[in-house]
Amino acid sequence: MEALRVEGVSKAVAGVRILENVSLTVRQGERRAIIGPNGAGKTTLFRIVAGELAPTAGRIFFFGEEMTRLPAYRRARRGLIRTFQQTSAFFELTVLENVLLVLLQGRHRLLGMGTLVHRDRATLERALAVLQEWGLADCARQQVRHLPYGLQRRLELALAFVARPRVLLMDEPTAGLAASDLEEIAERLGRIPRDVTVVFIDHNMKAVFSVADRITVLHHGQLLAEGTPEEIRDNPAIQAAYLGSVTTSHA
Ligand SMILES: Nc1ncnc2c1ncn2[C@@H]1O[C@H](COP(=O)(O)OP(=O)(O)OP(=O)(O)O)[C@@H](O)[C@H]1O
Repeated sequence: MEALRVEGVSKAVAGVRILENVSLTVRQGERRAIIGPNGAGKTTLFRIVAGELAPTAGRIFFFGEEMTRLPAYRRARRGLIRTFQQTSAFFELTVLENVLLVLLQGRHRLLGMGTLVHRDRATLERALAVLQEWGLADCARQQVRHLPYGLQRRLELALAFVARPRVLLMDEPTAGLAASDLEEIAERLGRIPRDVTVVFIDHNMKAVFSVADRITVLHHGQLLAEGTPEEIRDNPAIQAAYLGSVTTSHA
């Protein structure tokens, strides 16, 4: 079954073409990497799929249903969840409060978060279980701004999972990570249950080739190639245009 279909998507801003007629289909349960040089249009494609940006042309389908005009928050409610290159958690709140905010989905507004959590023991316990699972329990009461960078990135992923994704869009989950954090995140990405479809942008070829089932290559806003990791690795055109330089500069 197809989870996500991008059909002939183009985007122009002030006459400049950022994406041109990009199409791709991601099957349910697939891990799809989107790669390409800086400025290739990867993040713009994510923003269009997530509903943050309207395409100039083309359509987006989610489990067979068109959602090209659906606002981002309604796509999220259907299970299309996105993580960001920069951590999107609230920096002034604690790690635990951030998890609770996602779990409560706005219900805290009625009573105030403290009151609701006091009454809703089950939610608090669920939040603590999430933190345990993601190795964040020891910093539950720390403000996010005081967390080391690697743990901030881990929290970004944990929050995405709390939102119960059916399709998870991850924008550079390994960006800027030190070697030890990188291994930890790559290992966690590898363990994501198969009922979650994953589409991720990454410049780290080790992570891409170890996690992805299929790889889409964007170049100058166009689809340059798509295939299995082996097909992409063995494609001389891609090596010439992109892989060679990236493997040496980012691996
Ligand atoms: N709102 C905008 N207005 C004008 N130009 C834009 C806008 N958004 C993106 N661009 C341009 O479109 C191109 C593609 O940007 P995009 O961020 O999608 O690339 P990317 O492949 O994600 O790059 P990176 O790997 O550096 O994150 C870039 O040249 C960028 O400067």
